[in-house]
Amino acid sequence: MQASVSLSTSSSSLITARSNKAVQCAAVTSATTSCNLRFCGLRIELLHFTGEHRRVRLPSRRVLPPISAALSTNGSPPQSFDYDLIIIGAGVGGHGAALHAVEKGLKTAIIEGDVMGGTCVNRGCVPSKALLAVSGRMRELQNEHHLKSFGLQVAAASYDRQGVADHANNLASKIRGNLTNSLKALGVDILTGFGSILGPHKVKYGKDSIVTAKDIIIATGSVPFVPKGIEVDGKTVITSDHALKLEFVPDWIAIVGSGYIGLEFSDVYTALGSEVTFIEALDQLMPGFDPEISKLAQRVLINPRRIDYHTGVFATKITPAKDGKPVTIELTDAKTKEPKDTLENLFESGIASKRLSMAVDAALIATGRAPYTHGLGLENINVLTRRGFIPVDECMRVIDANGKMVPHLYCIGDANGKMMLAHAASAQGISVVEQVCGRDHVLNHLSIPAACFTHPEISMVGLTEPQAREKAQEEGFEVSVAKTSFKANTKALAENEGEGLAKLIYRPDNGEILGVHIFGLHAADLIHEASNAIAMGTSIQDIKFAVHAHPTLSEVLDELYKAAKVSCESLNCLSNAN
Ligand SMILES: Cc1cc2nc3c(=O)[nH]c(=O)nc-3n(C[C@H](O)[C@H](O)[C@H](O)COP(=O)(O)OP(=O)(O)OC[C@H]3O[C@@H](n4cnc5c(N)ncnc54)[C@H](O)[C@@H]3O)c2cc1C
Ligand SMILES: NC(=O)c1ccc[n+]([C@@H]2O[C@H](COP(=O)([O-])OP(=O)(O)OC[C@H]3O[C@@H](n4cnc5c(N)ncnc54)[C@H](O)[C@@H]3O)[C@@H](O)[C@H]2O)c1
Repeated sequence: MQASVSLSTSSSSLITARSNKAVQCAAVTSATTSCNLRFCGLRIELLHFTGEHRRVRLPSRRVLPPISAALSTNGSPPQSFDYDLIIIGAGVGGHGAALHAVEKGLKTAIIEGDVMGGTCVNRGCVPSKALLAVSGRMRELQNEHHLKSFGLQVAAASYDRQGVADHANNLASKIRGNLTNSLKALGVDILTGFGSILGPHKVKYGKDSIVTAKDIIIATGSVPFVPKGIEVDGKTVITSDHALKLEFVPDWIAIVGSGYIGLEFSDVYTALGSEVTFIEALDQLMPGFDPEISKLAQRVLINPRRIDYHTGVFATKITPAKDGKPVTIELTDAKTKEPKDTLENLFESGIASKRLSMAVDAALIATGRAPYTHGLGLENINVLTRRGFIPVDECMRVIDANGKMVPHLYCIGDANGKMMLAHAASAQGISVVEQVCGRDHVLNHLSIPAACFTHPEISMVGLTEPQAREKAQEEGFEVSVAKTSFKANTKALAENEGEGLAKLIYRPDNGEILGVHIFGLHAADLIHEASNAIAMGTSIQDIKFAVHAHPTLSEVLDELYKAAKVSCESLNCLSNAN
């Protein structure tokens, strides 16, 4: 459903306002033309005809003639390039961009300096979800009470550490192979070596190979961020890169940071028998999530498990275990910046008396990720990073030190820091290819879902309640919240998994969905109905008539939409209000 108003402002431009959030502009060949404008809450499409205007649908790469730039940046005559598109970095972002580029008929190369697949495939999503698949089963098999409620009896569950590690490693190899083969099969040239930008359109890779392309995408990702003072030895003080190999399962592990990585690993380690101590700089655990969801998650994922925690403290110094001495962790009060104590002393002094005789066997540093943008030759194109991240605009176009857009250069994924998620990187890549092909496209980051794959899972899309209330205050509208419990859902109860909550944050005046947060069984799969609704600009009064199969977990969302009270019942009041 789209209310679309078009008006011609002059012979050279056409403005279209529509209800759809994913704004798509027409092709614009001028590098300096703005791709999207938003003002007065309207989504505005600007079809700007500066000189040559084309809606590019390139032929398949077999029949492509040499590519020529519309105008080179120094005004010199058009030149030809080796490729239409070069992508630096073959992680999920680069892969997503490359697949879409070949589909669009672009002659494409991808440069990879390490292993194909990047973080997600080799050191992130893929192996971590393999470990979490194991932890989910272990948890279930160890839960006598849960099994008994089904009338099941299972002998004590145990695991083979190497077998678990192999499962994660084998899965990563398999997905890496699939990813590489998919690129090869579609005709993407894989160039091996570290890539750096020599100047506009020009990239060096490996020792001294040089290639040129009309457009370049930087997709170089990120690496674990380790705060100053923390010494990582890869054995007893580790990052997720090491932890995913599961070389040992410590009796007691301190996890520094209670974000996604910390939380997922706490699920894995406690299922495999470790005790966990969280060290979190902010005042509450899981500070990135909606506070109500964090609270419930703490009640279910933290309190009943062998986990304790210290919040409001930084781990400022961590020394690996050595010569029979345990790992020591120095804590600093996050507010006063005063040294607080060492974890060891806390236990010796009896503050954490239950641990008096225990030593920390290991520490996992899960304090965020740092962009991997070093050595990219950004100085050759006058680009300065911000805390290592490459500055980009809404369309992922790189911004130089003077605040100007660098023509034909884009940055996607973790390296731009907009949203450090695999599917966000890939979606940004697809969005950039759309632009390169002349269809201007803006990705609505508020419609991108996220999930934490604990047992049960946490998922979310859009704003948290505090963020929504802040926005409402600034923009002068009301916010309402609707909630449903998994306890009322037949499928969840059949699975004996009634512990769960879904929360909808919305505008009661027009039915706009501002955010949805779910804690419960298969929350990661359930969120997509909400994220698609946000992406499509679907209002609550629209979606509440959608029919859900019974009995399914998705009825939790059905209930949620039906519980919302929207004053405007007409289906198009969302587009009218916007
Ligand atoms: C433990 C863990 C679990 C995660 N789980 C999830 C999850 O469940 N879901 C999710 O959505 N996200 C998850 N993430 C985040 C996700 O992995 C990242 O957001 C995603 O990998 C980013 O993709 P990218 O393409 O931007 O970068 P990367 O995947 O980091 O890929 C960048 C690639 O570029 C290469 N490269 C870098 N510099 C150069 C250069 N100069 N020349 C050539 N090549 C270069 C690198 O070698 C790498 O292969 C997880 C991350 C971690 C660490
Ligand atoms: N399921 C998923 O989608 C998934 C899984 C893992 C990782 N990731 C991605 O990887 C990225 C990194 O994850 P992460 O968990 O490392 O980062 P995060 O930003 O999610 O959490 C880091 C936590 O560490 C705390 N912290 C920072 N420095 C500290 C210090 N010195 N002492 C104590 N606490 C400190 C922060 O307050 C924060 O709570 C995230 O951006 C996430 O998007 C996603």
